[in-house]
Amino acid sequence: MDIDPRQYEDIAVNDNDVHSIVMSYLAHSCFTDTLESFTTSMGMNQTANLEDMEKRKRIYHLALEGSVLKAIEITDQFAPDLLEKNKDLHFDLLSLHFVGLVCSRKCTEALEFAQAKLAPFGKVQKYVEKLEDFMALLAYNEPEKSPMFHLLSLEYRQQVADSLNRAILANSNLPSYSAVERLMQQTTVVRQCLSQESRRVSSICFERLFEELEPSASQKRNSNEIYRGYTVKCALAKTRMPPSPASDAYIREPHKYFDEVVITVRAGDGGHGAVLSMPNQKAPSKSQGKFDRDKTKKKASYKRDFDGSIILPMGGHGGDVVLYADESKDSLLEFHNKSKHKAKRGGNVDSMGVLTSHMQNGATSPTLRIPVPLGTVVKLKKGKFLADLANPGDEVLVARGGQGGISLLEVPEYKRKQMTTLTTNIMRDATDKVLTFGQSGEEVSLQLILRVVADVGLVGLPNAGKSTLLAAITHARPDIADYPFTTLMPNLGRLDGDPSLGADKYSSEATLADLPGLIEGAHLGKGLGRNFLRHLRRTRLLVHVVDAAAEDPVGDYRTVKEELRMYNPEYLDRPYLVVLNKIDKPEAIDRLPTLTEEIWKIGCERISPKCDTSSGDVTESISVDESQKSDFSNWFSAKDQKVKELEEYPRPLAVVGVSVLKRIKVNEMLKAIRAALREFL
Ligand SMILES: Nc1nc2c(ncn2[C@@H]2O[C@H](COP(=O)(O)OP(=O)(O)OP(=O)(O)O)[C@@H](O)[C@H]2O)c(=O)[nH]1
Ligand SMILES: [Mg+2]
Repeated sequence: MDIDPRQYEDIAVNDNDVHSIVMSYLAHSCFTDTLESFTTSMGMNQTANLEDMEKRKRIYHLALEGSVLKAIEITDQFAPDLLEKNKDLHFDLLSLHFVGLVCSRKCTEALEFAQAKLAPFGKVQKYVEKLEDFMALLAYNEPEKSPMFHLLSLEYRQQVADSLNRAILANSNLPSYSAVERLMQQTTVVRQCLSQESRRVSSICFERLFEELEPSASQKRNSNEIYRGYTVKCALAKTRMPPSPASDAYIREPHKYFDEVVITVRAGDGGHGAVLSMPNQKAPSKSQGKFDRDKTKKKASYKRDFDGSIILPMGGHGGDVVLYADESKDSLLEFHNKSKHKAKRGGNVDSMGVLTSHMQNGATSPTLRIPVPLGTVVKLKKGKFLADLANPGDEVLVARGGQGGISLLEVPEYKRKQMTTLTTNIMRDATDKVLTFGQSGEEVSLQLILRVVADVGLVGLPNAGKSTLLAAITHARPDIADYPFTTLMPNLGRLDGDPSLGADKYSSEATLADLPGLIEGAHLGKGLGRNFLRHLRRTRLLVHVVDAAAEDPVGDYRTVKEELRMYNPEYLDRPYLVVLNKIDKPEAIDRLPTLTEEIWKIGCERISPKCDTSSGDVTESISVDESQKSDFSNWFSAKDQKVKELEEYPRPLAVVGVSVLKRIKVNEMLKAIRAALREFL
């Protein structure tokens, strides 16, 4: 949305501010000489540290020109700990060096470097996918022509060098973006807000821009010299700030959010104990009659421990938080709407301050039980794996409720000697303080990652007929349409057992997952990207669905296999079938025999079918981290480091021609699927 220029043409701009903006840009980009000439010619004071700027310039150029290790070395001298604290940047720099080695065709050296320096990053999930992309470069004779070519580009190197420059600036308490960049970023945000919320009022301040120009500028705020006139207010209609852009993204694009979320859970605090006094604490007066003294004694029928000490009431335990696998849930979307969950606190000891014989402990709060879909992997946000809730009824305690506080007894002076062992339920905290307050419940941030639980994964290009196939053989009713990417999230369907086999073999029932279509370059984020391929991890059998009436069915089949290999080469070792679909179309049925033969040729003999499935993350029930390790370690553990050609992976168990829409040969296809399930499930 364009704003009428008349709105801002009358706003006066101070020359000094313009000069400051230029200086900030020159200093940020390390144009030392120009900066010196500029300040001299403008008669301004030169405040930037030119020596530091020279060092930054050197580091930037070293990173850009490929001497990354040297850049790291100088950075470590200039800003010790910077890379230690900034792992992402450290990883990017090391990867840049790796890419340099690959480009110089020093593959062995690159591999050794990766093993020594990059492999340790493979323990953390966010680096795993990046590592896969970097490692995949080794598979190409001409990495410049590989789908990961962008990692070799000047733009990528520039991006990393820029990040390094920004990190060094931030480390020196200087703005990491120049004023011009900030101005442009803010203008972009303003424009976005205006176009999104054109009927609302946006009030967006540019003040911070000038705070960043000069660190001391904020001190001048009171004098109002610089700031006046720079608060841009865009008033259009009603007064309300626009919602954060991410707030409803999960509704607009659920497929990007349904399988991953970060939530915070807080267990309940413990209820408080009480400070109690004994009834009739005063020493019995001699004037008190015998009858009164007996009455006092009778009242004292308190609960006592085995050693005779009085058991004082305790505050109730705060509610724990438990996550459990619930079959009725199919996505994590609802957690994007409500990401904070809190259990109730324990009840306090209900007291009027005086100990009585019928006092109760505070009420214990119930455990907050949060249902999540089957197949949810639970991790601490910091990375530690907690549980894989893969089976119905699986659950994990993620936050413990606080212990209730104990009660204390105020003991009258004259009784203190008699009651040295007052109670047995006194607790002390770490500092040896006696607690009457309940302890706080634990609070944790959790990352939930859904990996659907399915035995069979349907893969193929968009429009191949995967959803139609699922609908044809299960009760699932996925959306089916004649345009690509109809399926955005996995659909699950249950394949019944085969009754004709008799009771003992009825076990061939299975869950099928229909995945979104894959396209060439999916691993680079094309189409729907490739993240959904994580949903194949638990499958034991893959079914490749190929449109046999397409222009190049064999090419399509290879494309899908390549993308699977890019994601995880182990997927190609898994047993699989190929379904040549749409044979009701004449162009498909005519070439069915040739197609079958050509597809059959792509692959080698499966050596030991059962052994194949037991490797890698098929058996992933233990932990995500382990499975991720197995993805990555594939690159290193194999004796033969050469990435295999598609022909070197096992060929399909069967290739069947079928029309799932017209139900031609569907039974033959089912037979093949069931036979494979019997063998591999
Ligand atoms: N002629 C014919 N058309 C079919 C057959 N199977 C599926 N189709 C059609 O192909 C189109 C795509 O089918 P889908 O099942 O949505 O394909 P998909 O592979 O799930 O596609 P995405 O969800 O986009 O990945 C639809 O118009 C179907 O009716 C078949 O056996 N024969
Ligand atoms: Mg579909």
